[in-house]
Amino acid sequence: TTVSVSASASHAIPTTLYGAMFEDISSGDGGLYGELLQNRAFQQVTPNTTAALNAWVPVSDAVSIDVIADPFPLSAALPNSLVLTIPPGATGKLGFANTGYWGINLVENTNYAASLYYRLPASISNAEIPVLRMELVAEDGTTLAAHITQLRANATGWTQVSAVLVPSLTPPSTANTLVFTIEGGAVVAPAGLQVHFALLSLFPPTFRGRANGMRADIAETLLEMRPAFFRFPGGNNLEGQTTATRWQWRNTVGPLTERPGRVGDWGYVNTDGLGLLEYLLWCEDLEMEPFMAVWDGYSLGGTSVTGAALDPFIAEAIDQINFVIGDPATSEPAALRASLGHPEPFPLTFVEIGNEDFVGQAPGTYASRWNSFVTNLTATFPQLHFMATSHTSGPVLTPTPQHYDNHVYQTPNWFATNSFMYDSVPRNGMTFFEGEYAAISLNSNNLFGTPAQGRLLWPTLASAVGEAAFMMGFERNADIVFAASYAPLLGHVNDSQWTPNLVGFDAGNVIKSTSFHVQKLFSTNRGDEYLPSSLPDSSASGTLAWSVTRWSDTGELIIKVSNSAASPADMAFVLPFANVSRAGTAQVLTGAAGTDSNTPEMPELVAPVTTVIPTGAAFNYTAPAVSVTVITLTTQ
Ligand SMILES: O=S(=O)(O)O[C@H]1C[C@H](O)[C@@H](O)[C@@H]1CO
Repeated sequence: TTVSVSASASHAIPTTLYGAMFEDISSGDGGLYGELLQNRAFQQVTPNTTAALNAWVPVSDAVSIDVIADPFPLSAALPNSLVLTIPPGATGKLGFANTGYWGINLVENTNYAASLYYRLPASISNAEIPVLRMELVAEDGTTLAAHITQLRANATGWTQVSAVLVPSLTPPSTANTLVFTIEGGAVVAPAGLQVHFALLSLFPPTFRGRANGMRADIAETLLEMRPAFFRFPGGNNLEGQTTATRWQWRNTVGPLTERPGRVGDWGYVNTDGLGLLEYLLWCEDLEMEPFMAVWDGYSLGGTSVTGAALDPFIAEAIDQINFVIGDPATSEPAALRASLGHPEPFPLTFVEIGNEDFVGQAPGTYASRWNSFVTNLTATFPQLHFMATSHTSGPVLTPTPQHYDNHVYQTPNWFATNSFMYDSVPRNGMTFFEGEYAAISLNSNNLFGTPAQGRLLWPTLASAVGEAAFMMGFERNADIVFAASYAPLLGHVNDSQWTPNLVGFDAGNVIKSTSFHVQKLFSTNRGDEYLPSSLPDSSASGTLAWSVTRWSDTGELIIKVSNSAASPADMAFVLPFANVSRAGTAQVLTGAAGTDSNTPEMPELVAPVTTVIPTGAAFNYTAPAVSVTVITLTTQ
C-alpha cells in the first residue's frame, strides 16, 4: 500500500481532540478518590441492618456494633453513626475494623491520615476514661502502625480525633484493615460502655498532596494519557433513577460533614467526597478542560420534568455553572467557590445537557427540555457552548445544537471497519464530541451481554487496534470532530458494574489496558494540523488505516497506522518534503494474538515498544499483524 502525503494541511487538529470521560462507576469511591475506608460515614443506608455495616467488622466476640440513626447526629447531612457496645467486664481489645475497598494498600514509612468523630452517650467518671487505639493491621494480624488517644470522659458532644499512622513495613498483601479498639478490663465502666462513631476516614498521600484528593497511582496513570478534557459527572451517574436521586452539585461541595452522599446509578452509594470542586481542581492539576454536564430533567427510571416544573432545575444548573465560572462579587455559588479557596473562575467552554437522552422516554421530552435549558443558559452565559445528547437523527431541537455527543459501543471488528463514519457527515457547522466509544464485545448480536455471551472483561489487542482505526477517522474529520473519549475510563477489578474499562485497578495495582496504550499514543502524539494522504480502504474489508498529522511549529510529522489484519502490511510512504529525517521513531503496540489482554495477572503483556526505523522522503514500513504504530520524524 502506497501512501502519498500532501504538503499542505487541510484542517487543524483541535487541542481538545483526546480526553477522558468520567463518572462514578466503581471508579470514583474506592478508585480515583483517595478515601481508603469503604462506607466511612454510613451514608444513605438503612440503620440497624447488616448492609448498613458494609465493610465494617467487629474484632472481638465480646462487643457488638450497629449503625443507628443517631439521636444526636454529627450533622444533618450525616445522620447515622456506628455504636460500639462493650458489655460490663469485657476484656482484651474491644472494637471494630474497616476492610477498605476490597483491601487497603499500605506502604512502609508512608503517612496515612486517620480521622474520626466520637461521642459518649453520657459522661463517665474520670476513673474509667478508656483509651482508643487505632491500628493498621496486616492480614496475619501484625500491627503495622498504632496510635492511642485518651477519650475525654465528658465527650458527650461529637469530638474529632486525627492521627497520622506510619506503617513500619510494607505488608505482603492489601488484605489490611484499620482497627479501632478500646482496651477492656478495669478501665471500662463497670456498667459497660457505649461509644458512638461517625465519619471515619483514612487517606494515603494524595496526588499533588491535595486535601481530600486523588489516589496517586491512578492519578499518575491518567496523567500519562495527557487528556485534554475531562467529562464529568456522567454518564448515567448524572441522572439518578429519580429526580430526587439525581446528581446535585451543592451536595458535593463544602465540608465532608455537609455532604449526604447519594445512591448512585451503578448500584452503590456515592460518598460525593469526590465532588464538583475536587473535579475542577483535578482538571486544573492535569491541565484538562472540564466538559461539565448538568442534569436536564430526565431520570433513568424514565421520568421527565418539563415545562415550568423545570425552572428550579434550570436555576440549579445556572448555580452549578456559576460555581465554576461566576464572579464571587455578584454570584452566591461563586462566592461559595471563593470561600472554599478558589476565588478565580475555572475555564469552562462546554456544558452538556443531560446524558444519552436517546434512551427510553428521554427522546420524547428532550426537545422541550433542551429548549428550556439552552434558551435560559444561553441568555445567562452567552459565551458557553452546549452539547446535545440525543441522536442527531432526531428529535429536531431548537435552538439547533452546535454540538452533539455521540456514543458507540461495538465489536473490535466494527471499529476496525468504521473509521469513515464521519467522512460522510454534512459539513453544516455542527461539530461532534465522540464522548463514549469502546470495543466491548465479540458478539455483534448481543453487545451488552455477559462474558459468556461475548462481552469483553478486558480490552484486547484487537480492541485497541480497532479503536485506533476508528480514531484515524477523528483526525481525518477533525474539522467536525473536536473531542473524543473512551468509556468507561476506570473500573475496580473486584467490583465493576461494567467491563471492559480503559484502566483497571484494585486496592494496590493499576492495570493499563491495551486500549489505554492506544489512547496514550494518540493523545501524546496528536499534532496540530492534518495532512491529507491517500485514503485507506473504507470498505468492510479494509484492515489498514492511517493518519498523518504535523506539529506546525516544528514540522515534526506523525504517522499513525493501524493494521487489524492477521498478516503484516507492507506500506510505502511518499513525503513531499525536502529534509525528511533519515531515521524516525516507531512506537509499536502489538502482541502474540489479537485476543491478548493486560490483566491483573499479566498487566504488561501488551505494551508499546519504541524502535528507530529508516525513514526519508520515501520509505517503506511493514505494519505488524494486529498492531498500532506511531511513527514520528522531522521534515526540516
Ligand atoms: O448502560 S449504558 O447506557 O450503556 O451505560 C453507558 C452509557 C452511559 O452514558 C454510561 O454511563 C455507561 C457506560 O459508559
